[in-house]
Amino acid sequence: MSDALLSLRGLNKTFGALKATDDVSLDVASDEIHVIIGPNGAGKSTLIAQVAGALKPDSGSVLLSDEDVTRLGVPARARRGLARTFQVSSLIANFSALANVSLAVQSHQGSSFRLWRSASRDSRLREPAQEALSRVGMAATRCDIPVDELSHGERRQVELAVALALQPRLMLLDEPMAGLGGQDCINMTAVLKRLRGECAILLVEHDMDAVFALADRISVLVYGRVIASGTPQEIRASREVQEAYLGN
Ligand SMILES: Nc1ncnc2c1ncn2[C@@H]1O[C@H](COP(=O)(O)OP(=O)(O)OP(=O)(O)O)[C@@H](O)[C@H]1O
Repeated sequence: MSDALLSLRGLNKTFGALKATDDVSLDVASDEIHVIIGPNGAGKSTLIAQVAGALKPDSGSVLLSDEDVTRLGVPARARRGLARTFQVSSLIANFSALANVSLAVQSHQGSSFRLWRSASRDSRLREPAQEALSRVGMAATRCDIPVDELSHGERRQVELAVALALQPRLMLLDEPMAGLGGQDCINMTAVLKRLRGECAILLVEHDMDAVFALADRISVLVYGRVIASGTPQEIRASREVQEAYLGN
């Protein structure tokens, strides 16, 4: 038995001649925020997709609590406690924040499809949805507004609430700060900080203020390879990381 909730062992993925994931091994503990950084095209999203089950590695394995889930798809991994947010919004645009999150609660509870239309009116779905929205700092007065009328920052909060409504053991967040302005970034960082310890978080992020404010551990990916993995202090001090990435 290992202490890791998630273990990646020797993952490889190629697209034609391009090695997008090159022998990647890393562990994420059940209470840690593990951040993956690296230049554009380094293979961060490709790696997240393999953890989520959306992309199959050519070789190597993905272990969740020591169970080999490499050959399982997205729904089977979601049932084991894996939730993912995307760089591009995955919300239903003309549904309210509350309806979007209520649907996530419904899918987690496995209740019947017939309830779908009235998900946000059913208190068994609405109350946990409201709680998830309040945990991400969403103003109560904004929860009934269609998400396409919300600000970009608010939509990011709703996406996080959707993930939280699934009561995940591990959240995969692909660039949660993307497109956020200064204050929204600070708010999102504070929300994610409050989630530390409740579930493991594997996070891809370019915003270095957020990365160093949040990370328990950082792995640096360059050309698909992990060139360094360690505490924020170790990563800051690494000459190889400075040369390959942070120095830029
Ligand atoms: N489905 C695909 N088919 C072919 N090539 C792909 C595919 N998906 C990704 N790639 C390539 O794999 C490499 C890694 O892409 P990926 O999106 O994982 O990088 P990234 O580190 O997430 O980049 P960014 O920071 O810009 O989001 C890139 O060269 C990309 O063009």
